[in-house]
Amino acid sequence: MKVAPSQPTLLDEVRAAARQEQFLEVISAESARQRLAAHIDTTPMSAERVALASTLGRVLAVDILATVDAPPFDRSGVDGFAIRAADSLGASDQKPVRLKLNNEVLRCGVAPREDVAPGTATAIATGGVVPRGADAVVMIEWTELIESDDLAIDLSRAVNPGQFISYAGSDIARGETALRKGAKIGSRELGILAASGTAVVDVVRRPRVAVLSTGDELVAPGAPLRQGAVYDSNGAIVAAAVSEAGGDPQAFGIVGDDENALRDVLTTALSTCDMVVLSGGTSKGAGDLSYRVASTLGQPGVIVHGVALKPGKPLCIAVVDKKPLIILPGFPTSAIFTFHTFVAPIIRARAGLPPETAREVEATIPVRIASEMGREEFVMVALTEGESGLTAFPSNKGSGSVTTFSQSDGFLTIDALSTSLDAGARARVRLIDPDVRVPDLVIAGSHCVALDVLISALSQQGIVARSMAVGSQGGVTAARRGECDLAPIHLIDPQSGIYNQHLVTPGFTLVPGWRRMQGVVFRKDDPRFAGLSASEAVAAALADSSSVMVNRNAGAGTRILIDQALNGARPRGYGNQPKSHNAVAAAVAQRRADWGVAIEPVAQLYDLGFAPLAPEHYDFLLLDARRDRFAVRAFLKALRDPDVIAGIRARGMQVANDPVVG
Ligand SMILES: Nc1nc2c(c(=O)[nH]1)N[C@H]1C(S)=C(S)[C@@H](COP(=O)(O)OP(=O)(O)OC[C@H]3O[C@@H](n4cnc5c(N)ncnc54)[C@H](O)[C@@H]3O)O[C@H]1N2
Ligand code: MOO
Repeated sequence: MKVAPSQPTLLDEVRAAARQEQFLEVISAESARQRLAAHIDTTPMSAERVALASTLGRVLAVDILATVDAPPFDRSGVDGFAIRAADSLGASDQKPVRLKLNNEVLRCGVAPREDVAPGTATAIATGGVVPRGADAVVMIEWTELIESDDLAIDLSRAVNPGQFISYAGSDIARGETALRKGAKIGSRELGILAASGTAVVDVVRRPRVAVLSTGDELVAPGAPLRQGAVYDSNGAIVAAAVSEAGGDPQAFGIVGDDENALRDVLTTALSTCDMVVLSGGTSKGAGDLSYRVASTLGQPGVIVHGVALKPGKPLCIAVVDKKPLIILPGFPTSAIFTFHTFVAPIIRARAGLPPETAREVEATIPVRIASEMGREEFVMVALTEGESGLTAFPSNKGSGSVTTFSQSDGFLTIDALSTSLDAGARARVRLIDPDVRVPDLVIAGSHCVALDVLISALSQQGIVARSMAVGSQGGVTAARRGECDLAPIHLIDPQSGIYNQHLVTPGFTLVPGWRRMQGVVFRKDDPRFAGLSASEAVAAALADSSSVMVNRNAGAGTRILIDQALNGARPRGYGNQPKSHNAVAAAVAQRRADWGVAIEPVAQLYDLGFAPLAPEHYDFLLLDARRDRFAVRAFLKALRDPDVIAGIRARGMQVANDPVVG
């Protein structure tokens, strides 16, 4: 008889959900690498034979010896006549030499029949086979055709032997090593292989790498996102990174938090692939699911669980019969970082590629960066170039961020024993892409959707602008330190009620941007607020003890507005202080709050009701010293461009001369 499993109690669930640190032991990244290397094979995979056209990006498994010469024969480099150089001796415009033409024309692909005897010449095309007897070719421009009974030419230049002849094997000689084992085949290498007559090539088999993501909350891109769910981004980024490292990714999709299902998938993955990479559930107290399953699949099992790295601490490495099974942390930045640190080097080695060459630059750190003691910390940074060299702005949005990696140029390292890196310190930045292009224009301050219209307009002119969302106050600081060209800000002077003017100091100009209408946001179907003005809506909220607000962070212009409207009141939810208009709108739309203050375009994006309060001025603080830079000039010009203005309006902003409500 089957016994029905008993339902877990709330206490069971809380116990399971509570994360408990269950790491084997937290070891250094270097020790983790050494342990892994001791258990697996890091030599290149065996060879496989592939048709030439399919070899792009592959790695040669053998040296390629040329089996034919290139060119395969002595070849003419010009259209003209094959001659004996000795016959041209003394030829000039005044005293041309007459040569009788032989009875053939050597177009490309035609095998010569006649010798070039002294005093004769044979017509030859570029690429034609130089005939027996000839030792030079003269250009047609140096000759004149003499059309008598016997065809002849008058040659007006003397040439040396070898003139315009490419000798057989001068490009590739038969027997020579045309390409070496380990070479990555690009278009140029493909050309060499084709020229040496190679139709099939022995290349290193790409290691098959199973990629899967774990978590009940994951949804494949394209499917609707239910409440509490997130899209599986690790699956896509890890699979692509496997390809970039020379591997052959095998997508195993998403597996829920189900031990049996995960064991089945991992067993299949291990039997069909050379390596398995999954993400998520490494530090889950809810049972340490992936870790526990990984330790039951074979020998030696889990060899590393926990590394003294940030991001990346929960990394788990198992080995089953020499095949690595790597569990990356679920957080996207942690996942991709640990992938590049631990997994990519193995894939490259097995794919026959050399270790990646690291490029580093030195840069100044503009702000103090705090670091956790005991973990070697990698800080993602975006580079900008100023008067005093490169500056590296921390671009970290936390390990949970998906965008951090793509919006960064590189990373710097803070060693495990340091607790911070001070503002003004110099640091070595390891570049993610060695061909990184430092932006032409640096914008640091508050971000706005309409700013993208300007950045796109510049990008169409080939100007790379980088906008760093450091908040209005962060923008003012960056501008004063000369770390950006422009700082978009919207800060109200509480005394005068005027926006931004109070921040203009000598050496700076305020460039007018646009206005964003701020107002009270609420769900459209909420009868408590529908149809009310902003002040009526705030009064209604204060009068209703069941309503919950969502506030804004101290220092935000919107917060000043909220505090003015509340006039000292502290309604429920006042302590919830997210940092963006979007977070306020999401809280209201998802019913975690009933009202808050946000800008109108954002209210529209979340389909919320909106009662206008006051326009917020979004202007640009410009460093006068940078005004004449071409990118700054292009920015100022774009700001006046009618198409750009139309685009800014289309994003719900009001530009100068627009009627302003409220
Ligand atoms: N009390 C503690 N909490 C946490 C600790 C800790 O030591 N004590 N470690 C933190 C660190 S550090 C990291 S990193 C994360 C790692 O957590 P897991 O590896 O167990 O990953 P999950 O819990 O499954 O997911 C974390 C996070 O990432 C999202 N996720 C997961 N998979 C994907 C995917 N394929 N695509 C996109 N996003 C994904 C998931 O929804 C969660 O939001 O734990 C900290 N907590
Ligand atoms: O290691 Mo976690 O990866 O710090 O975010």
